[in-house]
Amino acid sequence: MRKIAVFGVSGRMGQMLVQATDEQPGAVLAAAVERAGHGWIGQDLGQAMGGAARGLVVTDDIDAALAASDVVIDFTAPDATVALAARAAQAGVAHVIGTTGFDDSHLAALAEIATRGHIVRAGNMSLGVNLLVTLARQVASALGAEYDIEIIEAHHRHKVDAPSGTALMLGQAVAEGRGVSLADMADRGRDGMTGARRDGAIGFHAIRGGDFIGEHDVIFAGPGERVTLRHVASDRALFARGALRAAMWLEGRAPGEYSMLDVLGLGGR
Ligand SMILES: NC(=O)C1=CN([C@@H]2O[C@H](COP(=O)(O)OP(=O)(O)OC[C@H]3O[C@@H](n4cnc5c(N)ncnc54)[C@H](O)[C@@H]3O)[C@@H](O)[C@H]2O)C=CC1
Ligand SMILES: O=C(O)C1=N[C@H](C(=O)O)C[C@H](O)C1
Repeated sequence: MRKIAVFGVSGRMGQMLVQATDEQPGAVLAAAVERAGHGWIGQDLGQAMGGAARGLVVTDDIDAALAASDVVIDFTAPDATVALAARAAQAGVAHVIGTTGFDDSHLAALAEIATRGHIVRAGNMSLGVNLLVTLARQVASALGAEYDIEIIEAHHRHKVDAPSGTALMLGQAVAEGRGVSLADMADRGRDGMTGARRDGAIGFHAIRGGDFIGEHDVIFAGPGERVTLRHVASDRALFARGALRAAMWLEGRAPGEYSMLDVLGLGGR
């Protein structure tokens, strides 16, 4: 059995991951971790989630959780994820990262840790979005620079980062399709006297409100026509199932930072 630790277990995704682990053949939930000081620490996980006791106590002892596990699944926050990555690599525990909102220094730290650790990281763990990433790259390459690209995403009112990790994956894909650098071409939101659209810009716009789970449009607006690629998530369990798939896939892999494209066989990052 593959022993799974869930980091950030009380969160929207943490609770989905508990259910997905219970439903995953060949996996067992071995540890449930929350941040120090959280109200769930020391409680039985099942009772903390509002159900029957399950004999697993929520802990903030990361070393003990890693010692009990083969792989840790982590949907938390950037600083927490980078700190955990170093400890997981040291402990020989694989790390599935769903967290988004990383800056360049976080990403550089994860790349360095992945020279010895086993990581799958993706801003979106769903099959549909990862398929859309490959399509967005193809469409950007085929349509050429006279088609203006705008990426629009919508999420629930609690989301703390923008653009979403998924929007950035899609932005990276269209930049690659066009052979340009996303850092050079990204235009994040517009306000005021912005002037006319910059040639070749890749626009990002973030809607936040209510209980959107995650919606992404990539618009290619050209002369006389528009093409829109669209993904709508209607159940957060989708992401948890993808993370479990990644956790199973990592078994026996060489050290490295893999993506869901690798896991799903859709081509590398
Ligand atoms: N890659 C994907 O497919 C998806 C990624 N996400 C990302 O996952 C992250 C979490 O999202 P939600 O579950 O909606 O947020 P949330 O706020 O509901 O949950 C985050 C959890 O992490 C915990 N946490 C924070 N710091 C911690 C630490 N140092 N140690 C242990 N636990 C810690 C918090 O206490 C909280 O329970 C976000 O970055 C979000 O964008 C969300 C959905 C899908
Ligand atoms: O925070 C969320 O909820 C989500 N985050 C991911 C992102 O930033 O793209 C994936 C999904 O859209 C839900």
